[in-house]
Amino acid sequence: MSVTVRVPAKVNVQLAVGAARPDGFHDLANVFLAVGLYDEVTATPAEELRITCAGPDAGQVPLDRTNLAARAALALAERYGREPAVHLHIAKDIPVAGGMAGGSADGAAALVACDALWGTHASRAELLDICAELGSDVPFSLVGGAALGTGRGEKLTPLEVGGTFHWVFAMAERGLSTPAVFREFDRLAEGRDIPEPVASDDVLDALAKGDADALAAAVTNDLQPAALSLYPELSATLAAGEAAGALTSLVSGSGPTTAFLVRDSASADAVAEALRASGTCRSVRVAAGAVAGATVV
Ligand SMILES: C[C@](O)(CO)[C@H](O)COP(=O)(O)OP(=O)(O)OC[C@H]1O[C@@H](n2ccc(N)nc2=O)[C@H](O)[C@@H]1O
Ligand SMILES: Nc1ncnc2c1ncn2[C@@H]1O[C@H](COP(=O)(O)OP(=O)(O)OP(=O)(O)O)[C@@H](O)[C@H]1O
Repeated sequence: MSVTVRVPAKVNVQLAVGAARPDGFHDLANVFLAVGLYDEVTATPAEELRITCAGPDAGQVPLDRTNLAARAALALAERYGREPAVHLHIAKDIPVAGGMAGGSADGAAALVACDALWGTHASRAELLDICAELGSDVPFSLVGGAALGTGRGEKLTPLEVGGTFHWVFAMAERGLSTPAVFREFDRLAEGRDIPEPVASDDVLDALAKGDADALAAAVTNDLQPAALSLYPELSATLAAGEAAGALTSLVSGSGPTTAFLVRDSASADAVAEALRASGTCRSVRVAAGAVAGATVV
């Protein structure tokens, strides 16, 4: 018997970042939108914990106990006093180190898969608790849809979404480390007063109305200058997508994946084609959101 869980990537339609906290994290107003690029995690009983991974970026995924899927299985097993005797296979389609929460997605998926396989029947609150221990983005991968994350991004409030948003994503040649991007944010912020991060009413209204033009006018990412400072070539990708007719362009989370909001799926195909032809990125994908979070299939 085995259990497979499908889990989406995310894009941040607002990422407001506060000053560094004493624990090294930053308070955020983080508006997440789950988009239809998916990993699948399959849990099968095994002698001992084992991780395998397949997909275009599989070579960059750690197969030891640092993998977020392994850490999720270990955390659940420990809580329920059982052996983490499970083989977790990750079918990976979310770009690695791309700012789309791929590792976080696998953590949430493994948790849901092991809970079903082992019949531990953890409550939603317990699962969210374990997710928050695993990483700031992991609770959102569990719930999906759209949500406002506060604290370090782990405290979630679900948000209303009034329509489908169409996106194009351009994958960069290399990855960016999330801690390195936050460190660059701190360096660029030195000597400046950093305001408290607050959710933008314009972003929340645009999401609730399903209004792509209004969302395009309202999106912001405070990590974008830091990501561009570490990876200046991303400016050319952003410009190529805008020139091709995207409503707006932004760096996804900590980057380096760039995200392009477009009006409809025909426009998505046209912008994707132009980005492929531009030679400014490694690959291009089209996806729409909001979609559901980690789900047993
Ligand atoms: C950039 C985002 O992807 C936006 O959704 C997230 O804030 C990052 O979430 P994540 O990858 O799950 O991050 P975590 O695994 O919790 O933390 C990795 C590192 O990122 C930095 N970090 C992360 C979240 C946060 N609110 N403040 C931070 O400063 C810290 O250096 C931390 O050690
Ligand atoms: N299941 C996993 N899939 C991918 N990377 C993983 C996984 N588990 C641990 N990692 C490690 O985490 C690093 C970041 O990978 P990930 O794909 O989660 O980045 P990301 O999408 O930028 O994350 P985020 O958007 O949450 O900041 C990788 O370089 C890898 O070493």
